[in-house]
Amino acid sequence: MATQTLVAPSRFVEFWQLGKPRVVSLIVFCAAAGALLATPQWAVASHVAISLVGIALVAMGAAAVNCLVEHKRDAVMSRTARRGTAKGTVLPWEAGLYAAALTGSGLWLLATFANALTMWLTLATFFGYAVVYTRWLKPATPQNIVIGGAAGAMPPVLGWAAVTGTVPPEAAVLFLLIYTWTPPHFWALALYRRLDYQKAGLPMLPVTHGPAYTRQMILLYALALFAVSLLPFAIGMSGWLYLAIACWFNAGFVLRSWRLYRTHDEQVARGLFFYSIKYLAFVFGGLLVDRLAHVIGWV
Ligand code: HEM
Ligand SMILES: CC(C)=CCC/C(C)=C/CC/C(C)=C/COP(=O)(O)OP(=O)(O)O
Repeated sequence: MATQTLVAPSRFVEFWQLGKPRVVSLIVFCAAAGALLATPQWAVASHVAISLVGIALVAMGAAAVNCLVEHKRDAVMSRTARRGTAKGTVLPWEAGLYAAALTGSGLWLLATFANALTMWLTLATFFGYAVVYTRWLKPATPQNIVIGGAAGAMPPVLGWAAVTGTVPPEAAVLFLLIYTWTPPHFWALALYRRLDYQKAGLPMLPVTHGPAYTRQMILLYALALFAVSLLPFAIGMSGWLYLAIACWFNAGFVLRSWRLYRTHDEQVARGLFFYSIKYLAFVFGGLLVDRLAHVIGWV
């Protein structure tokens, strides 16, 4: 048996994991992109940094509430069974207190150092994910992540609002990018974790409509995502450098979705899930590199 399965994680690690730090790190990166794209020049670094800390704390608080609400379902699924809340090593009141402390301090930072609009939008995002998605939509409908994806798509809007106090159409385009990306991101994982979701009684698309229909939907969303990813260039938010990066990663996304559509293979689904994470990081990174190239007068 591998050594790591014998060693119990420390309490610190258990609490840290409840905040889903890897997911939140990409959320914060997308929020940073929103903040840095919000003004023609880079915004003041300390202001951006403190706003991002606020957003990160609330996102981790929302994730901890998700683990608390779902501790029974998490205990049934192999992917989530090791969470402290699922094993019972983190008690419900401890998780609740931890989530309240993270969320409260994050909202306080945003209200004090960013602005009221950002604080309220972040609170609405928290509510959208921790309550509307987790408590109501997830156990109720296979469209759970299509509707609930609106919460996950908010980070660039929050970053933008933190810097300017407004939410212009450019921020809405960044929202749309993550919103269209979320279904193929999640359904790819749900395809190779289908039995887990079935066991937990969750109506995810591969469980309710089967893998073939899910693969078809993934391909359609991948094509829609390609179109949406061209919007930043089309509305003059970015230049050719972004366009080239976006086209490259979208080609990869559509190609992998096509391969998945043609072959029912769990390894291909797994590959697409991990590619989706790389895709989002590089497309948002592409927007930043493109802006940097303009700011320093390189293009
Ligand atoms: C409602 C929307 C979303 C759903 C249902 C969803 C679902 C999932 C699930 C089930 C996992 C596996 C987590 C694990 O194994 O611990 C995952 C992983 C991940 N998600 Fe999402 N996701 C959503 C939105 C997002 C957003 C908005 C981002 C970032 C902007 C994101 C970034 C990631 C990353 C980086 C991982 C990999 C985590 C790791 O390596 O441990 N997701 N997602
Ligand atoms: C305030 C703010 C910016 C909040 C962001 C909201 C947020 C944390 C979105 C991430 C979405 C996410 C972790 C989905 C995981 O799906 P799941 O919860 O169904 O996955 P699980 O089965 O692993 O619990």
